[in-house]
This record gives sequence, C-alpha cells and structure tokens, in this order.
Amino acid sequence: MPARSIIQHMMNNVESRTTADAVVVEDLRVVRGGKPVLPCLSFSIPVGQVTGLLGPSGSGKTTLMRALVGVQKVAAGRVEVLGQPAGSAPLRRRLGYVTQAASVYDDLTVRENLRFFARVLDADPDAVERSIAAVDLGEAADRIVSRLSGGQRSRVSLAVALLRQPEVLVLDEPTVGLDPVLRRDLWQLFHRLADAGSTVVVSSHVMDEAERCDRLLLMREGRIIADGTPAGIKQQAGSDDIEQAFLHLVEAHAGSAA
Ligand SMILES: Nc1ncnc2c1ncn2[C@@H]1O[C@H](COP(=O)(O)OP(=O)(O)OP(=O)(O)O)[C@@H](O)[C@H]1O
Repeated sequence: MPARSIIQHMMNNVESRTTADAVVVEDLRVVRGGKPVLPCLSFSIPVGQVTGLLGPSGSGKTTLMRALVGVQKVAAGRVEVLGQPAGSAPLRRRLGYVTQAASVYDDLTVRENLRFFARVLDADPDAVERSIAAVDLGEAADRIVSRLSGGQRSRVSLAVALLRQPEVLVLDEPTVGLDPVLRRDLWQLFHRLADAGSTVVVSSHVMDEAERCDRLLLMREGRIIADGTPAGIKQQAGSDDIEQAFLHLVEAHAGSAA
C-alpha cells in the first residue's frame, strides 16, 4: 500500500474510533484494600449518549468512574478516554468530573464560585452565566452556597464541571437527595448535553433512573452483568420492569457463576 494510503487508512481508523467511542475499557483490574474491587472489566461507551452505571451500593461504580477520570490506581488493563490514556494531560480540558461530595466554597455565592473556577480553569468569559443558566440556578446566583439546599449545592458543582463545556462528563450519583422535579430537570439537562455531542456517564443506585438512560451498564460486585438499552435489558431478562429485570439478571449471573 502506498505511504499516503497507509496514513489515510490510519487516520480513518483513529477517526472512526474516536468518533465512535468516547471510552474504551479493556480488562480493567482494580484492587482496593487488598480486594479485587473490579476483577476484570471490558466495555466501551459511544460518543453522545447518556450512559448509566447502575448497581447497588458497593458494586464498584465510583471506583470505575475514578478509573475513567484517571485518579484510581489500576492493577491491570487499559482505560482510554477520547482516544487518550485516562488521566493524561490533554484530557483535563476535555473531561468534567463531579464527585458525590460538593466541591465548591461554602462561604462564596454561586456566581463567585463560578467566577473563581472559571479563572482557575481558564474558561471562556461567558462560561459563568451559561453554566449557571444550564443548571437553572439563575435565581440563586447571588446566594451564599452554605445557605442553599443540598440539591442546589450539587448543581453548583455540576455548573463548575460545565464551565469548559467538557466532551465527556462523569457524574457520580448526581441526583442523590434531589426531589423528583429536580431529578427530572437534571436528566433533561444530561440529554440536552448529549444531544449537543457530549458523552455523559452517570452513576446511580436508584433503579427508576435506569429508564432515563440511553444505555445501561448494570454492575454487581465489580462486574458488568448487563449492557444495553433499558428496553433491550428488559427484553433479555423477560421482564417489563427494569428493577425486576436487574433481579433476574443477578440470579442468572449468580447461577452461572456457581
Ligand atoms: N478507599 C478504599 N479502600 C478499600 N476499599 C474500598 C475503598 N473505597 C471503596 N472500597 C471498596 O470498593 C468496593 C466498591 O466501592 P465503590 O465505592 O466503588 O462502590 P459504589 O458502587 O460506588 O458504591 P456507592 O453507591 O455506595 O457509592 C466496595 O467493596 C468498597 O468497600
């Protein structure tokens, strides 16, 4: 093959991988406290979807998210985000991560927090107001964070993550403690971000949130026991209800592992 064709072929390959998959995980093994918390995980996440990591408490969702953002020590395997090794410097501008703990200053207002982080992150000047509007905190923008409700406070952390319009957004249980209206609004926001081309990875242990995802990875004891659309997983498990489907899959998995 002539050199130019080889280069073109390689570029096509890179392009098709980077446009098709935002995340590629291969044989990932993580050991925490001497225990294999993720024994051997492989999956990929396509660009521009809302992918849910669903599973009971302790199933390894946070550990997996930490591996995706590159802050988790990995014993073996490969984790790539947007075609780069997880945690590598070029990804810092392209990835947003919101942990379960709010990571903003309690004694500043919402807008002051956003302005501060916009300077630190070197975000566009209009990013502050855009992010405040995206999480619907316009009316609370000049209130001190410590006086906000838990749900409002977690939306401030989300607004910080949105400042640089990340291509991949990793959100660890962002809807915990929110009322149903706020939860619905946040899920609508995740889908708007995905429609605009971002890849959103959201963890939850609440099964009724599963239906809101384009795609689900159901986790249990560090393993993925189902991977598909909510409809596909229900069909696979022979149940109309996602919680029942999860329970059937757990039983089937336990049976096959025995
Ligand atoms: N710092 C740590 N040291 C040792 N083991 C840990 C540590 N953090 C978590 N683990 C263990 O790793 C496993 C997976 O925990 P992880 O927090 O990833 O689960 P999770 O699905 O996110 O749970 P939750 O929904 O409660 O946040 C659990 O068995 C937990 O006890």
